Amino acid sequence: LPPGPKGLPLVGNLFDLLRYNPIEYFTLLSKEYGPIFSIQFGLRRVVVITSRHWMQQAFVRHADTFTNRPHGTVMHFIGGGKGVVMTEGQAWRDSRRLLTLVLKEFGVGSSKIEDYIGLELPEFIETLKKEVGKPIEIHPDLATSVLNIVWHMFAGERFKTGDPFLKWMVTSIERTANLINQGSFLNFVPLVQFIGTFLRPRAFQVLFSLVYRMMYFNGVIRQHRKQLDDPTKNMDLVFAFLREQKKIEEAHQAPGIFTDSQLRWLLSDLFVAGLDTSVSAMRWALLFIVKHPRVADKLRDEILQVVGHDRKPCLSDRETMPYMEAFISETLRYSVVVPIITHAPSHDANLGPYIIPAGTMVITNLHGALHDPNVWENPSEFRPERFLTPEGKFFKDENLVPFSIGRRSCVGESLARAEIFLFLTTILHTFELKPGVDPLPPLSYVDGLFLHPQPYKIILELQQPRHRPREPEKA
Ligand code: HEM
Repeated sequence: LPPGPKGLPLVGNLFDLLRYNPIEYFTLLSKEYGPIFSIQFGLRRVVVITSRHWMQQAFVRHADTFTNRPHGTVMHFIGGGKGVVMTEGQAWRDSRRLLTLVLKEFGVGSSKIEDYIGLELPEFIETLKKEVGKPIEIHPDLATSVLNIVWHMFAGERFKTGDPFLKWMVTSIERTANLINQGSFLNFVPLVQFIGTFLRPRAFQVLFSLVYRMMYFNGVIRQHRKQLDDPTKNMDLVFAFLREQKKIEEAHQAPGIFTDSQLRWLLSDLFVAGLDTSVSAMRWALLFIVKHPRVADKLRDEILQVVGHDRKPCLSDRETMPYMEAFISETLRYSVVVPIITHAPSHDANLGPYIIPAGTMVITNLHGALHDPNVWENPSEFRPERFLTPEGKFFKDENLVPFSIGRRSCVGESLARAEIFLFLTTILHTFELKPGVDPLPPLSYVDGLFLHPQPYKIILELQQPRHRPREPEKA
């Protein structure tokens, strides 16, 4: 195993996790022991990775081995190893294949996805226009629109702006994300997980929302089952799943993943993973914009130059907007919406000079990797220019891995990138953003499964038509 700190007999370094924030703790240890180290937490030996190099070794070079998830963690305990995020083996492969197929059907990864995002953007912008001049928290409206995009693909439904069920659901998902931490003490003490997770203040609402969400998914599945043979119904994930289930039943085969319980967990995973991540990234982006007026000016000038006033931004503008691309990359690097991920090798694996036994919990400290001063100059400075060449061209830095890499990397990356680009450019094309509170909160995160910015308010003013910034004169 890689070297690491020697803890106390029996408990190892477990109790350090009660004193320190896991992200900061792992980052500190990686400074002493390097980008791969091992550590004992109670009965569990854990390997912690903090670099693109070791992620590449594990998740790409040994892609077949490092695709499992560790058992006995809070996430595993809550989801029971169902859905897609925490499944393994054939069940994971089948769920991921179905999901990838449906996303492809909806044009994710091609310009067709613009049509689905475009269905939500006008209503979102009109809602914001009603709030012009007032200090607002933008994220409830943002969450409705972002959820509608994925929900259209997965369940064929959309929510109305201000829908009280959706508002409640969005808040409780955010609370769930704040309550779970993939590197925290509770992941290493399975017996106290229940008490620690569910008997905390506010946890009751989280549990209640999970049960309520499952009941709602039951209703969605029932409704789809009734309409399964209706040729006028558009394809969505639930229909694709139920049709496959029906085929298997008719052939008297074993159901495999095609059970209602698996479908409920799959929908639950997608509801959470498809919503809070992209919304959080955009909340960070808008905070950076109001905090850095110089960056905001550059973004606005670029949008004006490329899009002008006579049309709306579109996905193909990405190629001619290097500053916006650099800004989004820096937002994803700085915010690291998913800060810690966990894998486990399915069998004993050679990793460089080390042997990692099957089932070992392998934690990737993505936050540490994306803030590593050996890779990123002044990592705590927000500077989109780090992704631009001296000629002002955008370049992809292979060390930027906020969606992870390898077979288990984020299945929604392409969708999230398209959403972030279109929402941000359209917001900036329509409005000027000003701080809605004085002072704005610091750029520190609210800890949890996903990192959120501190709550803040902004004031939107309609953009006044301006002349295009002058093109640089040709020689
Ligand atoms: C800014 C937005 C997002 C970020 C930063 C992000 C990041 C990540 C990361 C780091 C992982 C873990 C990969 C690993 O374990 O190696 C992941 C997994 C996943 N993400 Fe995302 N994600 C985002 C948006 C989305 C969206 C919009 C969807 C919806 C389609 C989505 C669905 C998933 C799923 C289903 C998994 C589990 C994949 C598996 O276990 O095979 N994500 N994401």
